[in-house]
Amino acid sequence: MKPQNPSPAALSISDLSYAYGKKKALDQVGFEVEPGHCAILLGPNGAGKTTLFSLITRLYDSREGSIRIAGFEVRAESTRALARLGVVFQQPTLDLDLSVMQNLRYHAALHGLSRRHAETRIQAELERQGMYDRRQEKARDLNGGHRRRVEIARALLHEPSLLLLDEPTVGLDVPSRRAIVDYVHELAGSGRVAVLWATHLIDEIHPSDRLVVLHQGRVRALGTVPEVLAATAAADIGAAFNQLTQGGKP
Ligand SMILES: Nc1ncnc2c1ncn2[C@@H]1O[C@H](COP(=O)(O)OP(=O)(O)OP(=O)(O)O)[C@@H](O)[C@H]1O
Repeated sequence: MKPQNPSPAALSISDLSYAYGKKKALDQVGFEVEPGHCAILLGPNGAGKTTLFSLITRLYDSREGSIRIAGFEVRAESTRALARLGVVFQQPTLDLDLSVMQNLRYHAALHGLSRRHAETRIQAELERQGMYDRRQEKARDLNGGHRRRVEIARALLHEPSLLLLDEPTVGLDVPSRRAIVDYVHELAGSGRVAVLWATHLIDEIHPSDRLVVLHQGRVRALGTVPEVLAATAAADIGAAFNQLTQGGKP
């Protein structure tokens, strides 16, 4: 028997298309991210990853297809859908002249958290990443990896169902990259939040991840790492990625 109220997918996308003028950037894209899963949106430059994120976050609008966050349709129920979403954009968005605390308080206020609740949430999220002792420092004085940690903490303050990260390790050194990759996987593994992580770097994939391979605006493969390997008969994920992203539109 089916459960009465199965929890909705953290993210559900169907038949989504988008074009810049005549240039089709997304073509009938569809996939789901279940609660507690970490999905890697893997695609080379120009695959459509940033366009997809812009549609999920409502920076862009498409009349073709549907996007649901925690069951809420982003066009029809945008306030409720966006309230369930946390985002780390590719370009850093901290105010460098404000302290870590001021950056986080401002964001918490935008999400309607009371001052007391905000302080509790800020402390919890900064402590998890070893950043609470740095809370009075200006964002400008933090290195790139630590700024990213603050952005991740900020994206989680309102306890979203879905965390989007658009190539969050670009420009970071190897230890900072590793810390962020491991932390975000730990977050998804703990069941606190579902993750959609856009990257073109295959070494950011963990064996337990779900893959969405995007190339030239179309989903070329979907599934767990073993499923994508089986579908492509490739020896490893690098070979599978090369096979799926070479050549033009089928
Ligand atoms: N503002 C725009 N006007 C016209 N074409 C665009 C625009 N933005 C993106 N494109 C095109 O749409 C396609 C998808 O681009 P998008 O930036 O979404 O890809 P991406 O996977 O995020 O790439 P990258 O990894 O380089 O950021 C590309 O062919 C790109 O050239």
